Amino acid sequence: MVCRASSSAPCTVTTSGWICQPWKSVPSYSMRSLKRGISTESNQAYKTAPVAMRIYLSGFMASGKSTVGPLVAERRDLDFLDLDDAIEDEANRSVPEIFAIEGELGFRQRETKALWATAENDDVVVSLGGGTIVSKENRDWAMEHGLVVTLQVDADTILDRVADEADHRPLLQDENEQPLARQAMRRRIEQMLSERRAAYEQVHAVVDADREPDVVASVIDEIATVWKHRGEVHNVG
Ligand SMILES: Nc1ncnc2c1ncn2[C@@H]1O[C@H](COP(=O)(O)OP(=O)(O)OP(=O)(O)O)[C@@H](O)[C@H]1O
Ligand SMILES: O=C(O)C1=C[C@@H](O)[C@@H](O)[C@H](O)C1
Ligand SMILES: [Mg+2]
Repeated sequence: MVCRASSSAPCTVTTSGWICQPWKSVPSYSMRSLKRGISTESNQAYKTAPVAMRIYLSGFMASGKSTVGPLVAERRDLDFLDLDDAIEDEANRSVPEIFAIEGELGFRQRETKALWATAENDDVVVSLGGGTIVSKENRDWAMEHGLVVTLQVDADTILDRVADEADHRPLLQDENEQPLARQAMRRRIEQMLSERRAAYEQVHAVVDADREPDVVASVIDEIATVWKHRGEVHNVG
């Protein structure tokens, strides 16, 4: 168990192996934006307002976001939304079709719009796409609107998990839209992981996701409880 928060940052490390981040990196106004229907800065309003619970699951392709998200939602009695599914529904096309027809840029624009739309629901677990929080703008937005947790897995685990599934992940395909061969796939995964690692780690918490989905969900549930409590303390203080 590692605590990566700087020594000056408040930090809670639980017994279940999650890594906490410097909570002070969340701007104080972020907590205000979590208040349902509150447009005033009155302290009294903060004390009585229900606290929103939006949980954003991030992490590399096949880290388990879509698998674990519904389990977290069930544990906390929250709605569930898969951002890739929402993008497909809105576009009426699959993710590979969007990449093929509109390019990655077109996909990223749709992704950002779909992310913003999640603010309409105060009580939701959102499984993000693997690249959603790579953009600093998306990452900052998500961190201001909810708890952002990265599911962390290594390249070997990713490789095993995507072995039969690369057909719906365009970034793991070759120029002919065929899944990369295993060695080329491994190189692509390692390269993308190294490019994205910093972004995946600059969130509220990073969880070891190379465990049973239900175990990963229970750790995230625990993090959400601590986070919610901190929000209340912050706002009544
Ligand atoms: N904790 C886990 N243990 C074992 N297998 C898992 C685990 N989590 C997910 N998987 C498997 O890995 C594959 C990818 O999982 P999933 O689709 O949930 O990943 P994802 O993070 O949503 O990926 P993407 O970013 O591409 O949407 C699936 O076959 C799923 O069953
Ligand atoms: O890692 C990524 O950039 C992606 C992951 C998937 O979830 C999809 O959002 C899409 O294939 C892009
Ligand atoms: Mg997914």
